[in-house]
Amino acid sequence: MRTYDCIVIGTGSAGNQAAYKFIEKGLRVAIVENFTPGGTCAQRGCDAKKILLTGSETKDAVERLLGYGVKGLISIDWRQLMERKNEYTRAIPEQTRKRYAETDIDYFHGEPHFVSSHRLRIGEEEIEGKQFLIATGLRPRELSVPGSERFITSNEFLELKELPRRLVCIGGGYISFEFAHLARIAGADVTIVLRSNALKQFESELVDVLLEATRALGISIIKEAEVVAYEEESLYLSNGDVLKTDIVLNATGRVASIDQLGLEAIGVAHNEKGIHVNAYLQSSVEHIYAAGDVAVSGNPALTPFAGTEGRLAADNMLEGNNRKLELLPVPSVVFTAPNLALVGETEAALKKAGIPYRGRLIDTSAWQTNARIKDSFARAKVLVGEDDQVLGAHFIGVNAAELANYFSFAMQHRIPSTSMQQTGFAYPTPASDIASLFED
Ligand SMILES: Cc1cc2nc3c(=O)[nH]c(=O)nc-3n(C[C@H](O)[C@H](O)[C@H](O)COP(=O)(O)OP(=O)(O)OC[C@H]3O[C@@H](n4cnc5c(N)ncnc54)[C@H](O)[C@@H]3O)c2cc1C
Ligand SMILES: NC(=O)c1ccc[n+]([C@@H]2O[C@H](COP(=O)([O-])OP(=O)(O)OC[C@H]3O[C@@H](n4cnc5c(N)ncnc54)[C@H](O)[C@@H]3O)[C@@H](O)[C@H]2O)c1
Repeated sequence: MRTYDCIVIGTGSAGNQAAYKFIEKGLRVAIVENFTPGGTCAQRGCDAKKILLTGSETKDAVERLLGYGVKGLISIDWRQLMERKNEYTRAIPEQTRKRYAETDIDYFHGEPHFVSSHRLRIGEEEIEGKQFLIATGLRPRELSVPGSERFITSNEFLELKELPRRLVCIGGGYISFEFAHLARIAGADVTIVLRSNALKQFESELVDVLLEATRALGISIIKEAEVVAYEEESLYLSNGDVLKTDIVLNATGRVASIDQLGLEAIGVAHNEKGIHVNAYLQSSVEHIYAAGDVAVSGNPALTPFAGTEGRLAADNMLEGNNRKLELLPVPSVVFTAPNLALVGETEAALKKAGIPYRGRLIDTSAWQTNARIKDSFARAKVLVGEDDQVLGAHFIGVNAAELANYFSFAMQHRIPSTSMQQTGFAYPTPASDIASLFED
């Protein structure tokens, strides 16, 4: 039986970052994957989706300016766009395997299962490890209503050969909104069904603006309704509505991908959300750590956090628990048209925690940077604490993501708001608006 210093389960950002760290230290490392190697973000998440969105973002940018010095119509060639995405994603598994081979990481493909806390079975083979890192991420949550076996998830959406004529997206999160906007701009009839409030972690006043922008695109939003059944082309809702649709996208969230691992038998504490970890990303079993989306660490399930957690868990596994997880203000963006971005705390969270702040919603749509691109939904809200530190920054608009990045930089390095206001930036660019965002 082959034995290893570290066995990593999962080949996404978290698993890979950790595996490369172990190898740098000269350890014997195995990595195990039950799908194609390379992780969700590259193959079935962020990167794959963003390639498709490049098409819809371009069309949206042109359409906004029609009659404002731009003429002619453009359309999305779904097949071609999908082929561009496929060219990118098809290369990932081979690139990943090649890197493992070059760095002497042993790659195993199959469904892993713990037979004891130090031994893993993958098909017919068993391997032994001194330490383990579980980095298996999340998988789409299943819905159990009659006909739900015909719903698709983000995985299948990202493989659709044809753009559906009619699409219903169930859920009020990132995937529902991003894919609804993409499909609508590409030409589909789209409806979003919300059980409760949309995008709850974002600044509520800006979410309201996104709902307005979503409707302005021609997407129908049905609120406070649950899906009851799907039969032939009819989706039945709890409010009595019946929606005719070709495709139903189940975007009701993601759960931990751990069912097959046999964690109960070896005593690794977990629930539907993932593996319970301490501040060092160590599970309830001393030599087993977890990182990335599958670890219930307090971080959101986003790529930048997965990579950071993978490296941090590896450090603690290599050197003993000496690096605690710090929850950093990294931005989160909903890649709709327009983008919605957040970094740090919302106004509601500050109010609830009794933290004093100043700042208010600003309509920035008439500012030159936004007006020239007809970004009529552009808004901002920057919340500053009594110590002059930015506590939260929230944007909606074409430039929302990059603005959030500037604020994240300032917040992570504790740059006071007055210093941000005094910093010179190229004019006219989104950054040159920063000083004005603090004005009362
Ligand atoms: C549609 C979509 C869009 C997204 N867009 C963004 C975005 O724009 N920005 C952003 O920051 N984040 C985005 N995310 C989230 C991002 O993809 C994840 O946060 C990130 O991939 C987490 O990395 P990870 O290494 O923890 O897990 P993953 O990347 O999910 O990697 C886990 C790996 O483990 C494998 N695996 C699962 N179960 C097992 C098992 N039992 N045995 C062996 N292997 C297993 C999986 O196949 C996968 O390869 C998106 C996610 C989705 C689904
Ligand atoms: N741009 C990005 O960064 C990005 C994009 C896509 C996904 N992601 C990551 O992937 C995760 C999963 O995305 P998601 O959009 O599937 O999940 P989500 O958790 O963001 O949203 C799920 C939504 O479904 C609703 N819901 C849950 N159960 C339901 C039910 N039974 N019926 C109707 N609605 C129900 C929830 O209220 C919520 O609005 C995200 O949390 C995020 O971490 C990130």
